[in-house]
Amino acid sequence: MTSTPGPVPTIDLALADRADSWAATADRIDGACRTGLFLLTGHQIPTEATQTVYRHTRALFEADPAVRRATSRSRSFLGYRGAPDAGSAADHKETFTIGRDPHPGETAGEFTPPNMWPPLPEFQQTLTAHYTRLQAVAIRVGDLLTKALELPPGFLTGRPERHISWLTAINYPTGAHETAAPRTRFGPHRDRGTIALVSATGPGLEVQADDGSWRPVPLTDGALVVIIGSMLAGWTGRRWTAPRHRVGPAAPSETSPRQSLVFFFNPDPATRLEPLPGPGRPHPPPPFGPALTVGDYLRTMIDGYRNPARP
Ligand SMILES: O=C(O)CCC(=O)C(=O)O
Ligand SMILES: [Fe+2]
Repeated sequence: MTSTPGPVPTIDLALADRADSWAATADRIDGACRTGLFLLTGHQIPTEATQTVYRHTRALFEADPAVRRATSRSRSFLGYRGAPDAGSAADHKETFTIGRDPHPGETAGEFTPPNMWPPLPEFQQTLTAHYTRLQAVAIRVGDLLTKALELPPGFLTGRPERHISWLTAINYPTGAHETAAPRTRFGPHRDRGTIALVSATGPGLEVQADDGSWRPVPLTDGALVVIIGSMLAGWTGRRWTAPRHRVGPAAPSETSPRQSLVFFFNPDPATRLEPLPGPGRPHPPPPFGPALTVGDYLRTMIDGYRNPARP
């Protein structure tokens, strides 16, 4: 179930948890998640920290191809994936993805393959630090969403040390790949996971309204965009929505590449996607239910990255 989005709602994380205003906040969060996308302020990630990450990812995207090949994700879904050849109909973007390392005593599993780091100064420390910052924000958002659904603490987020999240840096090149006709930079899709936290260096992100039109998501200073994914939407019995979104064509005035950082947050793979407890809740459609785990879902997602088909 979707409803036509009005202006994109904003949730202030610094104020969200206040007991005196919680009832109103829970309603706002629920309303925002029903359309599936909101801006998050008050997350306390300094703008300079994010800018530093962009400087390092820019260095990777501009590095000698041999540097990028060293982290090519042909062996894994982590690392670098290049833009398609000019003329291809696929999205003209390149990506670099990291995940978390296995904890001491935890065997490196299918969801925690080794990260691949380019030989660039301070790249690994910078990206790892940002992963840690975004993870902390994602856990707080996950806790808020759990509370807004009146679920027991941890129901949606599970054991924090077992979360499986990925941080993807995206570069949307300009110039060489531009053809006469402006083209969508990232085609229409729904995110498949739980929630994504997005920041970007420039405009372009758009969300689809019920009438099929595309609405720009405002780039408000320092705000993160929170996008609900299909896993969470299905788990809530579609009370919440995974919105279709895309990155539209670059404006002629945009002469430098657009970069974004997307943190895909997912709970413990052992978590069962069972119906949410409580009276009067919409029942999740099949295949959700005790037989489906977050891990099963992530496996399908990873196959989808290897072999993309847009929902
Ligand atoms: O680059 C962006 O702003 C959005 C990226 C996105 O939607 C995604 O990675 O799923
Ligand atoms: Fe997306």
